[in-house]
Formats: sequence, C-alpha cells, structure tokens
Amino acid sequence: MLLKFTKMHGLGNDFVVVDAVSRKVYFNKAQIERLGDRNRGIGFDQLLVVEPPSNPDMDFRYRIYNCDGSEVEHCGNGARCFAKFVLDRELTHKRVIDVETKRGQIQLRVQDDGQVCVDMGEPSFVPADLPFVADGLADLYPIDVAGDIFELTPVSVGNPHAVIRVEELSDAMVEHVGPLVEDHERFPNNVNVGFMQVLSSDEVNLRVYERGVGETQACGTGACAAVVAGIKQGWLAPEVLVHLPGGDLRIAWQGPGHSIQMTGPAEKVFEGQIYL
Ligand SMILES: N[C@@H](CCC[C@H](N)C(=O)O)C(=O)O
Repeated sequence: MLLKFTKMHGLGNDFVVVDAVSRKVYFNKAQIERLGDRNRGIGFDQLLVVEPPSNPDMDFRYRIYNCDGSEVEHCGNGARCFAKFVLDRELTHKRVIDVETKRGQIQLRVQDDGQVCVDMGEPSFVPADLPFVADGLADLYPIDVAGDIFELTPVSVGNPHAVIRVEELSDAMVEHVGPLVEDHERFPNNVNVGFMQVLSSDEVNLRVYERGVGETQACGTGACAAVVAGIKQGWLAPEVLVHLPGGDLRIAWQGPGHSIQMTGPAEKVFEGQIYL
C-alpha cells in the first residue's frame, strides 16, 4: 500500500502525520519501527495518526506512537502540529478544535500569529497515576540510579514524567542518567525524564530524555511537567518560558483544579509517499 504522509516538527521534535480520516490506515509495531528508522525509513520521533472521533462532540481523534512502536497517551508538540495539519488539509476550518486522545480530551486553539495554544488538561502528582512505585506521598522522591541518589518529582500530564532539578545541564547527565531513569524498576510503564535548570522564577532550561525515543530537541508534555513540578515545589511562578534545545515554549498553570496551557509553533517540512 502506498502511504501518503506529511513530515512536520514542533521545535525540532519531528513527526510523520497521516490522514486516516479520508482513508482508513492501520499500523503494526514493525511498520512503525521501519518508518521511524532514520536510515532505512522516513525517520521521526513520533507518528501521529489523525482519525474520525468516536465521540460525536469531538472533532477528531488522534493516536500517537513513539518511534519504537509503542502507543502513548499524549504529545504536546504533536498536538500543535496536529492542529496545523487538519487546517492545512482542510479537514476542518475551525480554529478551536476538540480532540480525543488516549489521555482523554484536549482542546487546540490556533492563534492569528500561527502559534497554537493547547489546553493540556490537569496534571497529577499522585505516584500511582504514572505509575511510580513509592511508599507514600512526598514533595521530592529520592531514587537510586546505579548507586547515585537523585531527587525527582513524578508528574502525570496524561503521560508519565520524572522531573529532576539540576544546577547545570550536561550531556553526561542526559545521556547516562536519562536512560537509567527511563526504565527504572520504580516506573513500571517507563517514564520521560526531564532535566531542568531554573534560571529565575519565570525562565528555565530543559532537556528531555523521552520514553521510547531518547533525547529529543523538545518535548511539550515534558515542558508542562517541568513547569508544574517547579510550581508545586515553590521554585516557579504561574507563567514560565521554557528554553529547550529546539526552541522556546510558553507554559502557564494556575494551580490545582486548572488545566495547563502550552503555546508554541508548528511547522510543515514536506509531503511524501512511501510503500508500507
Ligand atoms: N514529544 C512528545 C511526547 C511524546 C510521548 C513520550 N515520548 C511518551 O512516551 O510519553 C511531546 O511533545 O509531548
């Protein structure tokens, strides 16, 4: 079967986006891994599949797969690219789009400047929601990583994140500690690992080692998780500019009972077709 796709990115976190509204398409794990291979396929961090909604109150449903073939609940940068894709392809003319995901319902608002603001839903700090194995509730949780102790904040923003505050960001930290935390036994479903350097109460640097991918140039849910963790710990204000290797995101959270708002760009790179 010849598959038509669009290559997109949000701050360098790259996607292959497929229209499964106009024509049904299903992928198995081996196909996703092959398409995601940067040498033998197209290459992407995540595959996004745009489908009709199952709930008539929603505009679309979208499925998200990491390049290792695993299906995930949520993707912040993907949500913004999704909004640009359905407008560019004229699958909708709405600029406020309600979408079903594995995580639940999210709302995308396309601004006049082309940036997309995503209502990412409410975060949870309850360990069982990630899941994260813990004896009880704490502010910061110490975790033994190959003999070194790190303190982290576990956060679910629909998908699981571990946020570690560091004084300085380093390649060694992300490349060595990232994978060890990602599949640590205390995270039975694995976890996305964010390393956050606080610059001031409204500005941070962040690098994210993503579950099922490795380090990406940006992670939208990772930026949300880092900011809400920082607000919970009393380090950050309700609106924060997050500097990621691929560019900046604005994250706002007014506290418990409120959704996280994420604003940033979405870019189309090219369209193509490939045999599945
Ligand atoms: N890049 C994404 C997150 C994608 C999913 C993640 N790797 C997971 O396994 O949960 C984002 O922008 O949020």
